[in-house]
Amino acid sequence: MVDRKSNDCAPVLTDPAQMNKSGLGIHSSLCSPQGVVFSPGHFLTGPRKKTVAFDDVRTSSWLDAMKSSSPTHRKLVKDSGTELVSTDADVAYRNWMHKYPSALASFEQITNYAKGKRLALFLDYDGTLSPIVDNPECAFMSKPMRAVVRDAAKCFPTAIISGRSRDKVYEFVGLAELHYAGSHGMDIMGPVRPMSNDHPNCIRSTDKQGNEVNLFQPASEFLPMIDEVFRSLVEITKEIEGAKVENNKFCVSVHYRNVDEKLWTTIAESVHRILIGYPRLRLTHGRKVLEVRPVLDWNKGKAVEFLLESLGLSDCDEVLPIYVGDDRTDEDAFKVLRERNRGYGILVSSAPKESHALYSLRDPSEVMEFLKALVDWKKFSSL
Ligand SMILES: O=P(O)(O)OC[C@H]1O[C@H](O[C@H]2O[C@H](CO)[C@@H](O)[C@H](O)[C@H]2O)[C@H](O)[C@@H](O)[C@@H]1O
Repeated sequence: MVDRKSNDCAPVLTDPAQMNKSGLGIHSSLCSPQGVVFSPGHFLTGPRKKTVAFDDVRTSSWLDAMKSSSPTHRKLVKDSGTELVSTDADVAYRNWMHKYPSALASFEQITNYAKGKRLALFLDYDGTLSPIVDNPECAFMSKPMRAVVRDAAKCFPTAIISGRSRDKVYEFVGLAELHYAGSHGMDIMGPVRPMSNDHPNCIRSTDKQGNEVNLFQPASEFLPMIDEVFRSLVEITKEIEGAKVENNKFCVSVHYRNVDEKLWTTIAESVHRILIGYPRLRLTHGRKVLEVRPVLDWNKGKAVEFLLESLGLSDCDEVLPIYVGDDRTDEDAFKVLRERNRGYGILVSSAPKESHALYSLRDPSEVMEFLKALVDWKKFSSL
């Protein structure tokens, strides 16, 4: 499972103790920017697995990625207390929707194709089922959203695939009817089923209700390393006001949403400084977040394939997987569905962006509307 191209001489670490139970290291003190100098020749993996040099941190590419890491909200023009939406942004969004049509407007087309097939639903959490908020600890799902997700899970096999730790996302969603994959798919709890030999890290376990389940944790050997890196990242960013470090079990998030933009270089340099010592870890960009994760040939796309197999739905033309997500990490899942020509990726975005998805939804409220429509369609079509 481990990408053998990576450097295997990482230190062996021993203390898996967690820094705090919530998984968040939160800092609020003032920052003193550090003039960190990196030695040339070190490389890390950046967005979309592009390899970038450390020098880039101090030049433009890292900062550009950080600045563009969350959809630019449509420009609002204030006019005597009334908010007018900028026309340019609207036109750009409408043009973009020719390429990524609304899944609501295309609902009939989607359900026509779904007729006679078994639908399987894969849902991202942050930005898809819950709106993006400043404090990651407060990304609650609304009651109506929970109700519709529960209804959807009664009609279709449904799984949540999140960058959060599996426990955290379960705590937010709180529905036993679903399957959960945390840490960007590196921690999957699925139904008991004999799996192919490609999954040596798949073991039998029990869920919170005491039911027997399959537990797949392909990055388990990285746990002590991730814990150590989490502690180092908390320490190195503790002077940066607004920075938050979140322990997502098999990966770590360094949030900069609440950090003054002038200090983003400091954040990037601090993270790089720590990662120099961990060649088996890589970095990707999320929505105002730097994500540290193992160099492993595993992602949300592979998690979708794994879950389809666990659900007994792989290699079957009569199955239509639908994946709804808003983040760069969801692109791996969109890509799997698009390349295999076997399902629909739906990108949640209120701003134009390139994607491997086929359809779009503007925000979590449209996701709720779409899920509701699917439930109604299912109920009506089985009458
Ligand atoms: O795969 P996801 O379920 O979308 O998780 C991706 C990351 O989501 C969370 O961060 C994002 O949402 C926060 C709450 O709205 C927001 O404050 C933050 O800026 C976003 O990046 C989560 O905290 C991360 O750990 C996940 O990796």
